[in-house]
Amino acid sequence: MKDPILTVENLSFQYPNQEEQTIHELSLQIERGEWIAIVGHNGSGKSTFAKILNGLQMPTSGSVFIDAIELTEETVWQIRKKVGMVFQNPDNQFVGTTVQDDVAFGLENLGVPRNEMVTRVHHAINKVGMEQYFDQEPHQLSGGQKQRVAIAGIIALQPSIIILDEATSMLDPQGRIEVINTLRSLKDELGITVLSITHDLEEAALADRVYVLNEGKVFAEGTPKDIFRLGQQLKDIGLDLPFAVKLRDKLEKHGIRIGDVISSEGLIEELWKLR
Ligand SMILES: Nc1ncnc2c1ncn2[C@@H]1O[C@H](COP(=O)(O)OP(=O)(O)OP(=O)(O)O)[C@@H](O)[C@H]1O
Repeated sequence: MKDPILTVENLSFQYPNQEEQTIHELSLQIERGEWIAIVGHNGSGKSTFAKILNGLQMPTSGSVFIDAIELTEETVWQIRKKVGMVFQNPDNQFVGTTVQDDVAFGLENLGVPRNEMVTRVHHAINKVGMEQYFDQEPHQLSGGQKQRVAIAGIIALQPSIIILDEATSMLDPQGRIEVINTLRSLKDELGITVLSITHDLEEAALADRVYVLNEGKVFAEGTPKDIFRLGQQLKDIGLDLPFAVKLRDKLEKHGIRIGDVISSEGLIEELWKLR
């Protein structure tokens, strides 16, 4: 059954100092509990779209509904409570002096009673696997751990949707894996809806569905497998295919057919079968 959490209808947006629209007639729909990746090369309008979803910019035309509430000047504060944002730079997101203070910060601002706040802070920190670091100071944490704390701060606020804007792009491979595994378990255990904005197709391969943006429009939409079948068309708009897909295509050119793999894990499995 359809249960849309985010509906975008014919959204257009133009910065006052730009001659062209940055977003043109964009429409999409995300169901509760889905993990969606939005991919596109630099300048395709991904960050602008994220800013609109959080009410930092208002649509020039068209509409955005989050949990059935339309984004307007009047509803912007209601909408912000429903949307949790994780940004690119882990160092710009820490506001507390310890992990627990940081996660509590947003709840304090909302005036959540102390008992409930303590419960929600513990629960959120456990959910991102940072319980051993409860009293740790931010500078003692790795980039991946900082992003997990940022995610805990958002879970504690119980939003309807978490939006990650290039949240793994400044992390080392270990940090990226940590953040992605955290998101996967939150989706599986709490049914959280995740919208991950990224230029990294390896990360998009893990999503349930992918929207490809190009020049502020939806260029393609589908499962990661559907999207990677576009091959050259993705390269033409500046996107790099995941390593597993590139190797699969090369093997196929040499007459070695393996299954429709899109991830490194899938590739390894298929290569084993060849032996
Ligand atoms: N504050 C702004 N004022 C005017 N133009 C802007 C502003 N922010 C972005 N733009 C323009 O909007 C277009 C899309 O930028 P946006 O940052 O949304 O794309 P992106 O896909 O997120 O790219 P990147 O990955 O480089 O951030 C670009 O042409 C950019 O120059």
